Amino acid sequence: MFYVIGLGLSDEKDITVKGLEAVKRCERVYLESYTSILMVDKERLEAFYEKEVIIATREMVELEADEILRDSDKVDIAFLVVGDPLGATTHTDLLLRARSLQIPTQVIHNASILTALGSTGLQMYNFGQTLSLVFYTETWRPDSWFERLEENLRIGVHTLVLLDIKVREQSEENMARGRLIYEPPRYMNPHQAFSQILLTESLRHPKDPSSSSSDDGEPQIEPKPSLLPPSETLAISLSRIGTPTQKLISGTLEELAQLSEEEFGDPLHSVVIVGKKLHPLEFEYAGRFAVGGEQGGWWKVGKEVYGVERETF
Ligand SMILES: C[S@@+](CC[C@H](N)C(=O)[O-])C[C@H]1O[C@@H](n2cnc3c(N)ncnc32)[C@H](O)[C@@H]1O
Repeated sequence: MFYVIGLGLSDEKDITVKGLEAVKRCERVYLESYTSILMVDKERLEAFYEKEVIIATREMVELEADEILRDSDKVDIAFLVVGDPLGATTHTDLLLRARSLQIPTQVIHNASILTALGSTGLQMYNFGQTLSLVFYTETWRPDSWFERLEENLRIGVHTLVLLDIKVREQSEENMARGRLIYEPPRYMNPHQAFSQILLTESLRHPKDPSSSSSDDGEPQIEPKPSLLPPSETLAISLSRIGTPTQKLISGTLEELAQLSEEEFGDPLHSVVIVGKKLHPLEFEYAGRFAVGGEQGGWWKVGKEVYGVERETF
């Protein structure tokens, strides 16, 4: 049997009983190591499972899938994935490949960032399309996510933004010289995410429209108003959700963009942009972790721009 097993979000003990029983039976155990991370290292997992754990890099999964699947028609093999194995991560290709080889497969689910985002107090069924934000560079700023964010904002739903993870990255020089030397892993911090979001918003909706106007006598097209004005848009940062150091911070985009990397702390992080269909219960719950407390922009903008009244208990 080829098992694809979710590990949950925090440490070695978040695996389900069913998942652990399967791992104990397995001859080889792979840990997918490039789409998410646990808060503990491989040695902690090995001690808990009493088994060797083989790190599966992206190259291994993409180029050596047959080696991962080897013999799984005769013995049990496990492929471990942080979070839920089919949540915001696509390992369906591996499952399809196994099935094409007549290998029996079983998926054992677990908690995912897609469900744990309920800890914001926002209702899962009020979310729209999920987005991924990649690290911008001086010359590469892919921003097609902005249109999907605007689609969500237009219909008033919330948006989960997943933040880039870079592991086994090579510097340009090492790549050019063919040296297999990798840079330390990088995980995007909400500080960088908010500044990238504000940068793209300001490029798409310049404050001074004359800066983008032409003087060729052509009639000017009135620029569309921004759906994401930083001082009037609510957002939430989600750090290390499901772990003992979990931290959430809510506020306006402008307020959150002013916080330092250290305020958010260690990875992993995600960000939520709050849609206008904000329910009073959602407003009240997420306000518990508002930057600036009762005087923070969360409450003012919620009331004046989102038109939500506070829920009293
Ligand atoms: C590609 S998704 C993988 C999701 C995983 N399979 C799951 O089901 O949770 C990885 C991204 O989810 C977000 N993420 C995962 N775990 C998180 C956590 N505990 N707290 C905050 N964000 C998290 C981060 O933005 C990270 O870059």
